[in-house]
Amino acid sequence: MKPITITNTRVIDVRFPTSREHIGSDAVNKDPDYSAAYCILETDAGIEGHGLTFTLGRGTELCVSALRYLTQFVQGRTLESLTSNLNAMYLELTGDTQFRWLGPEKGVIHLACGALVNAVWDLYAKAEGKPVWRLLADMTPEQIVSAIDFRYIADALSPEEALAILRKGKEGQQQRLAEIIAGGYPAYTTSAGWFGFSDEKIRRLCREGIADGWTHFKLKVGGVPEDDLRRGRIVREEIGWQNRMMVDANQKWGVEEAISRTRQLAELQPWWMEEPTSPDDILGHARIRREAAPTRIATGEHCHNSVMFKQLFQAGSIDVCQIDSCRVAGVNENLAIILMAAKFGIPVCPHAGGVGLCEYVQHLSIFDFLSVSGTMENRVIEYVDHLHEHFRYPVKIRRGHYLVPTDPGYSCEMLPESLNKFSFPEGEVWKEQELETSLAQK
Ligand SMILES: C[C@H](O)[C@@H](O)[C@@H](O)[C@H](O)C(=O)O
Ligand SMILES: [Mg+2]
Repeated sequence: MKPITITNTRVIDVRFPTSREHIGSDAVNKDPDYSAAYCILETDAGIEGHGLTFTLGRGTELCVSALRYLTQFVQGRTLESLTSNLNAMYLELTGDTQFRWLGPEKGVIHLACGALVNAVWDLYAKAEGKPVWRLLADMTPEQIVSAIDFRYIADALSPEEALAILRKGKEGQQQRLAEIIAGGYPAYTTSAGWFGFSDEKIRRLCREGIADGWTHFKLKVGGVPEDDLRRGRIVREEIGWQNRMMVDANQKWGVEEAISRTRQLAELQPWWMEEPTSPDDILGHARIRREAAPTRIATGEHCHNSVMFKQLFQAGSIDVCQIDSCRVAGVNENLAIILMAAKFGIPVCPHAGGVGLCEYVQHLSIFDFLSVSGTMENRVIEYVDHLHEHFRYPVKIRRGHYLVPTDPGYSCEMLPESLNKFSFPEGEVWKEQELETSLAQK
């Protein structure tokens, strides 16, 4: 077969004005405009690799700039030269001797790296004619392990241990595949519980969620204590006690306040408390977990690399591991985190929503089920009911479950008309906004 060469790369700043309706709002991020630094890898083979990293509006230009810089590492390369040694690709992208000073492996440059690594996986899967979950599930344990950078995590998970987990994961894979194709992967909804929503709206959306078959609901907390409790009681009134409710404070509190507030919220019997404090506070999370027990503690959407996850596991800081498809450097690093979670016996319940995150993470959870943990028990993928219409292969949800995607690739390809309309600042939507603002000022 003729090698596939990446002939051109394009990077786009794309932003959706979600803050206008408080969609995505929480106690800390009050006005998110769901956005992405988006890249397209054009090839000479009639297929393209698409990848994005999720941002909240302002600052996306920084990610775009970092992503533009990183694309030089793939420009002109054959796909084979990247996929024949996936860890080498990861090391090259994260190891630029000057650029890495801005991280290393964290922040803007790591977000950008996530977009690019994911674009390569999208292209790889399309070239193989498989969805990413299938590409991963069909790989040998040795191939998966060879995609992982073990430098900083081998003290917690050695390549040999990872191999043993993956070899075991091959047992019964066909049966699990049939199970997941028939029933899908369980999900939870955050769409009813955004911070900026009124009590009436929360009530109505919970009711609608129940009618649509949802059994797990997440509520944003971190406001005035009485407000959190009142809103939580509304959710309980609507969903009952047989369904599950989670609460998310989005890093609002210091450790001691997090302990007392988590204890107060215990009357709602949350299935987990998410991001109670700074995402970097590994020992703080461990203390909250101990002192606010039995409420389970979840974090990960802001956990910036596999080393942080390693320490969260080692310190016994979390009950739920919330991987994010592009906060860390894409598929490669998430493979490491999923395998570490399996070793430490912590369920992976991915962070999703935003723009494109649901499309992405479904592949990782399906892989986790098929090849690593082998179970869907106590595991749910987040779902947020927004912006899917902009994707060529949007997620499919049935009665609170993700249906297994079948199209080749990583499901994150946005439609060209959406990219045009929402590109920032020149897209139609932002031009209109500019006009409205200038008229209002006159
Ligand atoms: C600003 C974003 O919408 C966050 O609130 C969101 O990612 C959230 O933490 C979540 O868990 O979905
Ligand atoms: Mg969250």
